[in-house]
Amino acid sequence: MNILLLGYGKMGKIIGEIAESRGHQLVGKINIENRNELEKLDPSRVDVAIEFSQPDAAFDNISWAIERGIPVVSGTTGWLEKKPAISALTLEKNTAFFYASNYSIGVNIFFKVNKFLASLMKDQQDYRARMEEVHHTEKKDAPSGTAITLAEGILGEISSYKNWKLSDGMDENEHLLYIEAKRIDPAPGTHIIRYQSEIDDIEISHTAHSRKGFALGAVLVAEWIKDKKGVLSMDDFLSF
Ligand SMILES: NC(=O)C1=CN([C@@H]2O[C@H](COP(=O)(O)OP(=O)(O)OC[C@H]3O[C@@H](n4cnc5c(N)ncnc54)[C@H](OP(=O)(O)O)[C@@H]3O)[C@@H](O)[C@H]2O)C=CC1
Ligand SMILES: O=C(O)C1=N[C@H](C(=O)O)C[C@H](O)C1
Repeated sequence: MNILLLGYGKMGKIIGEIAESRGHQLVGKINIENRNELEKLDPSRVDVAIEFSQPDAAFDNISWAIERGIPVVSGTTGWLEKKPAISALTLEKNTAFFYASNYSIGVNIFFKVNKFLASLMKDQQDYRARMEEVHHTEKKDAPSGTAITLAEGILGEISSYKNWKLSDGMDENEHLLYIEAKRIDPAPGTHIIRYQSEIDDIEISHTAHSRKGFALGAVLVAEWIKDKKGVLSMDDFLSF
């Protein structure tokens, strides 16, 4: 399969290595400096674009590929207010767009555990939930996309929380689910959910030991999406 990497930073490089080790060819490794290489690229040579860039670049990168009928697997976080426009463009161009805030299989299991725990906690009014995420200091967005997905999972189960909010240290509103974002090198990504009461605490966590799980998941999805159409997510890809 011919893969175009849109974004060739920490994630793009590992994705490229894994893709090549699985027999795929990289037809472009695009970052800010060499973006003009896209003008010379023949879109018909690209089977799938894998996009891991940065929040303010994701929309243009994804649009560029979808406009040309290239299926896109995107993992960039912090740009999702523009996803409806990408979904509409995907359907108009009859191609495929796949988005996940986290491609690791372990995190996607954790998403399910999170929802199940939240469903058990929904009537337990003595407990307050809060979340902590820890990432490396180069991360541009906070909270992480994964933390937002986890928060949405909790909000979907526990109606007393009306929204999530990045912690400001005060965290006074009992109707808000607070997320504390810590930036400590070299953390690839840790997410902790705590339900705390006067009597006890319940805690679940996921800790990535490296970026390999995110990158492998993105390549597996790229292999799967190649001949598909429409706007797809991990719920379509995973069998659990
Ligand atoms: N969904 C998931 O599973 C995961 C998602 N992520 C997300 O992926 C994104 C990338 O993470 P990471 O690789 O660590 O970040 P890096 O900062 O290491 O890499 C980002 C890359 O994007 C490039 N870039 C910036 N602007 C453009 C542009 N206009 N066109 C093309 N490339 C561009 C940068 O180029 P230059 O070097 O020239 O600045 C850089 O090479 C983040 O949003 C992160 O949150 C990360 C891990 C897992
Ligand atoms: O920027 C990162 O590094 C990561 N970003 C994703 C996110 O925002 O959730 C996924 C992972 O946690 C690593």
